[in-house]
Amino acid sequence: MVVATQVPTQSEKVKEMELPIIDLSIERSKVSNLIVQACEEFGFFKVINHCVPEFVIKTMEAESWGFFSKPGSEKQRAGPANPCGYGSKTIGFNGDVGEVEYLLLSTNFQSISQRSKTISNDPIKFRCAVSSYIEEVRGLACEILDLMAEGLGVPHTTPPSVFSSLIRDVDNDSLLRLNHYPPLIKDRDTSPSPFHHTHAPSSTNNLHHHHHHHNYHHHHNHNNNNNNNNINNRIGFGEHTDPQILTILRSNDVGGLQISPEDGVWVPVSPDPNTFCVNVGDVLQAMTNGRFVSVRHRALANSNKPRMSMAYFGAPPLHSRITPLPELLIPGFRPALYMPFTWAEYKKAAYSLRLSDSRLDLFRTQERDVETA
Ligand SMILES: O=C(O)CCC(=O)C(=O)O
Ligand SMILES: [Fe+2]
Repeated sequence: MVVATQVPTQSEKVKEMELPIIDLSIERSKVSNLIVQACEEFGFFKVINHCVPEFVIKTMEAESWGFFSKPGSEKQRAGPANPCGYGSKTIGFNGDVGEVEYLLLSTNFQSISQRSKTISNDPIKFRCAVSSYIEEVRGLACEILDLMAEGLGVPHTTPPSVFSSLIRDVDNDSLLRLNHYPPLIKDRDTSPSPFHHTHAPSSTNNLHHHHHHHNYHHHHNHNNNNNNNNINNRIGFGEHTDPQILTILRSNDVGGLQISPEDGVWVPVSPDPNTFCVNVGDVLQAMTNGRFVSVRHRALANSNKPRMSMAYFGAPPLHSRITPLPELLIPGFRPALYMPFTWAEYKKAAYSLRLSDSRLDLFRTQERDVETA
């Protein structure tokens, strides 16, 4: 097994920059233009004056903390993540690791009901918190997708748009991911190796971990090859793009998220529990024929405080055929950059690759966009 890079490399540059902040309460045509602009430039923006009630967010957050503060052995009852369920340190099936533990949940009601039993001592309470949160963030995602369609002038610009109907579909494959990045600083004095004892104290009696400890030691020299391997600077969630249509991310007041608008450049995103971060996923990049960008991002576990993020990933039904929208193509000038694929095919490809691999490249046509070639 190959282990993912654990530390940012020294050639990286950190660029301080504020992401666009979009006020959803201003005039609709203005909002839609601002959103389109943000998606073309960054693929990432923040929204304020969204209609998600604070108590829905707070209730979800409380349930999430409730779960992550359980002892490791209890959390394991909700694992392993295959891909849904509880996972710790390992992400996906191909050797990616990070200083994170997470719960990946399907947004399907039946599945939430089932899983809640292994997650919470009060499964009904957990299930209700998750269902309400999902309903709200899905509503927000649909609203934003409809605004995008309006701004782009694609068909069905009156809601539901081509984009939002995919995640409104009863068979949508959307997910909710709860990420917890435990504070690392606590362990500093007692830890001779940066890959030792880095668990939250609650998860040390975890069989699953011992296996991976072995791998850490085995690859220790590869990973610990410079003094950048600093406890304040570890990878929580390695760089990747989100494969779905749209992601709605909310975090507590602890930073760590960074986006990479260009190779080797990382822009820290300031944390704000009252805003949502919205980012374009690979499917939306394909549907807009590359006009919107699915930007690479990662999370660093760089704090002495725990970071918690909650990400809703709006995804189409498995059988949906994804193709660049004909309205966004101009023969000879803006040819289709991506081959048609089903969401099931795309997921399969994504699961077979490493987190940092560019999955969308697998579906590129030979064509080049004249404007960007
Ligand atoms: O925790 C974060 O801010 C990033 C998480 C993320 O990118 C993801 O779950 O896909
Ligand atoms: Fe992500």
